[in-house]
Order: sequence, then C-alpha cells, then structure tokens
Amino acid sequence: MKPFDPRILRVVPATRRPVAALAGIGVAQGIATIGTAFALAALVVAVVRGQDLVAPLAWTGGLFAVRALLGAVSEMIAAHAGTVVATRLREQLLEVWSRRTIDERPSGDRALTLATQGTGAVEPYVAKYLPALVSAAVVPPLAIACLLVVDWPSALVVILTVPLLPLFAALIGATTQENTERRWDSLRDLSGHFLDVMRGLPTLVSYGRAERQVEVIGEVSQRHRRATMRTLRLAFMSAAALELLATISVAIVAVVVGLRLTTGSTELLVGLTAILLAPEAYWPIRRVGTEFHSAADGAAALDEILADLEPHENPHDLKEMRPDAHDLKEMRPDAHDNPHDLKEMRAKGGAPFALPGTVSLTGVDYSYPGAERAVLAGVDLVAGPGLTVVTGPSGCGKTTLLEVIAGIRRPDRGEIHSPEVHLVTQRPFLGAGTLRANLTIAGPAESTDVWQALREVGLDEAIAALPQGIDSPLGDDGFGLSAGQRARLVLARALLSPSPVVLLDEPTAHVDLESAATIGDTITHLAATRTVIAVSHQPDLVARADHHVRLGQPAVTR
Ligand SMILES: Nc1ncnc2c1ncn2[C@@H]1O[C@H](COP(=O)(O)OP(=O)(O)OP(=O)(O)O)[C@@H](O)[C@H]1O
Repeated sequence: MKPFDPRILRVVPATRRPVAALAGIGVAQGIATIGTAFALAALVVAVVRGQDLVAPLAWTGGLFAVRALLGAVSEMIAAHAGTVVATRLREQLLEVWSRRTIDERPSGDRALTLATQGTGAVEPYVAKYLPALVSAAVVPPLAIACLLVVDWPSALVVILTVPLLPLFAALIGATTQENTERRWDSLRDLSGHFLDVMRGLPTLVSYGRAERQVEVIGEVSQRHRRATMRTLRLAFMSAAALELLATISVAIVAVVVGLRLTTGSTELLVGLTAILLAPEAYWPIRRVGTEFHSAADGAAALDEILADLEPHENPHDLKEMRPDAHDLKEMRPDAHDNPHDLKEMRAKGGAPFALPGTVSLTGVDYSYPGAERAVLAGVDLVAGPGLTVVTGPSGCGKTTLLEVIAGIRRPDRGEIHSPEVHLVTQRPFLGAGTLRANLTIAGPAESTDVWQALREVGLDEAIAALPQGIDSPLGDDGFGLSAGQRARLVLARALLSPSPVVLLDEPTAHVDLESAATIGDTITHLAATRTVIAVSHQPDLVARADHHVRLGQPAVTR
C-alpha cells in the first residue's frame, strides 16, 4: 500500500479541490499552533514577571480562536469531500462496468464490495489521511526551523528523534497492509456469501437447508470479526508506540531545557517556547499514523477501484468494440429500413454491411471463458425489419447469441453489425421504483405513449385500478407483479424504447395462454416497424415469424 496514490487526483478530478483546501487548512492550523506556542510562552513569562498581559492574552486568545475556526471549516469540508468522492467513484465504477462485456465485468461479490463498502472506505482516505499527509510534510520542518532560530540545542534533539517516527510508522504500515488485505478478502467473502444466500433463500427454504446457512454466515462473520480485531489491535498498538516515542522525545527536550534553566544558560522565554514548539514537530506525523489505520481499508479499496477506472486498463469498451452501434443512422441518413434492399442483399448471399435496423453476423464464434467447446461456431445471420424467431435445443446457445448481438459478449471471431438494441432477457431488470420509472428506463416518454404501450400489452386496466396508478411503487426485482405481468411490463418498456432492434429472450416463458396471445400480438406490432429477434419455442410465435432461424446442428440455417 503506497502512502499516497496520485492516480486518485487524476481519475477523480473532484478530489483535487477539497484535498487542496484541506491540506491548506492543515498547514494553516500548523502555523497557528506554532504561533500559539510563542504566544503562550510570552503569556506565562508575562505572568511570572508581572508584565502587561494584554498583548500576549490577545495573541493567545486570537490564535486559539483561529485554530477553532480552521478546525470547524476543515471538518465541514472533509465531510462534504468524503461524500462527493465516494459518490463520484460509485458513479464512475457503474459507468465503466456497464460499458464492459459480461465476461469483463467483476464478479457479483467483488462489484458489490467495491461499490458499497469500498467506495465508502475511500472517504477517510481522502478527507482525513491525504490532508494529514500534507500537514506532516509541511508543519514539522516549519516547527524545526522555528526551533533552530529560538533554541538550537532543542532543535538538535528534535532533528535526531523525529526520523524515528516515520521509520516506526513504515514498519507498522508493512504489517497493516497484510492485515488489511486479509480483512478485505474476508469482507468480500462475507458479502458474496450473503448475496448468494439471499438469492437462493426460497430454494434453500424449500429444501430445508436455510438453517445451515445461518451457521455458515456465522462462520464467515467470525472470520471477518477476527480479521477486524487483528487490524484494530494493530492500530491501537501502533498509535500507542508512536505516542510513546513522541512523548519521550518531547520529554528529552524538556529535561535538557530544564537543566539549562537551572544552570542559567538559557532564558525562561526561550526554554518555554522550545518546550511548547517541540510537540509541533511530532504531532502531524503521529496524526498520519492514526489516520493511516482508519484509511487503510480505503487505500486497499482505492487500489482496486482505480485499476478498474484507469482508462488504459479498460481497452474493451463496448462503444469501441461496436463503433457502428450508434453512428449507423448518421453515416447513412438516407438509407431507411428497406426490405427490398435486404432481399437483394440476401439474394447476393454475401456478408452484408448492415442497413439501419438490420443485424448481421458473419462467421461468429464464441466460447465462454475457460470452456473447451465453442457455444457459437461460424454463425452467419441476417435479420432485417420484421420478426425473426430463433429456436434450437436447450443449451445450444440461443441466449448467448442474443447477448453477442447486444454487444454484452465479445465474439472470439467474426463480424457483427447492428444498430443499438434493446435486449429483454429471461430475467429482465425491474428495479425498486415506480412503475413509470421502470417503464421509461430507456429514456423519458410522454404519458400518452406510456399508456398506449400499457394498453397494447393489456396492462392498462390493471395499472389504472391501482391506488397510485402508474406511480405505484414496485418492489425490488418486480416484487408485487405476477410473472405474466412482469413479462408484459418489460414488453411495454421495449415498445417505449427508441432502439431500432429489439431482442427478446423467451418472451412468453412462464405466462398463461391468454397472456402469451397478447404478447404475440404486441411482438407482431413491434415487428412492423422494427427488427425483432425473439428466442422462443412457442408455436404461435414461430408461426408469426417472418424468418425462422434454427440454431444447433447444423450451426445456423436461414
Ligand atoms: N456464464 C456461463 N459460463 C459458462 N458457460 C455458460 C454460461 N452461460 C451459459 N453457458 C453454457 O453455454 C451453453 C449455451 O447457453 P445458452 O444459455 O446460450 O443456451 P440456450 O440455447 O439459450 O439454452 P435454453 O434454451 O435452455 O435457455 C450452455 O451449454 C450453457 O451451459
């Protein structure tokens, strides 16, 4: 773990200003504290000698007030900066991950840990540790310089003892890194396991295995607790060690000053100022040690987060991979979807360069990472406006084919041309939010269009009858809707999306005959203006198809 990772300032520009402000305030606080040492010494000497107290009192009071003010401002900026940075990191992570193919995205547990606790742990790193680091680099040399001017023998003691603090801190830091990594791993295990259990809870309950999970989660939690306690123990011990070292060093300065005072070789004002100044050479370094422990998690998380965010480490941007996806219409504004062109193209039998709204695959191979056999091998496909239904035996790669067309999986070989697609998976995403928010996820839509889409899928009456209508809240994963209602809702969402190509994976799975007929009508309507590729075995949908693609053995036929 590096004491400072400059990548954060580059990758998250939002950190620059608050960190600079906090560092500036830290240095100002240091200077004010050094000033307080002088003022306090002058005040004590004035009291002892019965001199006028007004000036030293005013200086001391004023400097204490400035320090309090700086402290308050620094706390406010730190709290704000921490939240801003964590939020920006979270946004950037989600943005980068969503642009990657499925195979290049982090595993669920890693993504969860990084986007929640990981980004949260960066808060103290940015808001406390980095500013402390700047203070530690500026204030001690300043204090030592003042000491050299005021009382060089005391400065000599400080110069000889101060390097011991960073040395100790570095030794402790090496052990902390190992501990923090272990703790971080155990946290990821805990999150991942908990996520799996939550997902599989209905199955576990139905097989009577839920109780066992309580024990397993207990064991994983205990591992995390032990790792946390080890880290805390180390943090307290190292803080105590640094404290002891600094205290002994200041005590040496005080003893030497005391001896010189008794022999009369120094004045009270000089001695007192030296004793009050000496701690200022140590406390910023001690503070770095303390903040280092609370920021260690953040530094470890930051390392992983920045590796994901650095542009050069993300060469597989989906937009780069599919440059035609968004620009096709712009490139050929006059080439509207034209079935004749498509027929001609097909008649020529060549691998066509896609027309807008046309999906074309040429010699596409795809294997899952680590798999021995390719799921898709030499797949050629042209699908133009209308309904193309893909069938084939279970496991032959139909879902994979849709994901490759959608660009969320990168083919090992071959070419794909496709405009932007709207993919409806077998487990479509329905987030916690209102029905309206879930329907308009692809972009804003007029209320009349939303109701028209709902009417088309036969959900308008059911939704209008709800107390809050279209603004009714929906639970996570569509909680509160039946399987058939979910299937129709996501189809209404596809109707509202502006994408010229709609990919549907088993759109009639888990629905009754009546819903299947409504869904079939909607798909036919959708296919009148767009390219619809549906994976389905439903005879009614196959009968409605303009083109039927059989995937499997042989690879693909048209
Ligand atoms: N994430 C994955 N990692 C490794 N192999 C996978 C993964 N997902 C699917 N497969 C394998 O790839 C093959 C094709 O899967 P795919 O889901 O595309 O088939 P499918 O034709 O849609 O099946 P079904 O009709 O049963 O839904 C299967 O043998 C499956 O085991």
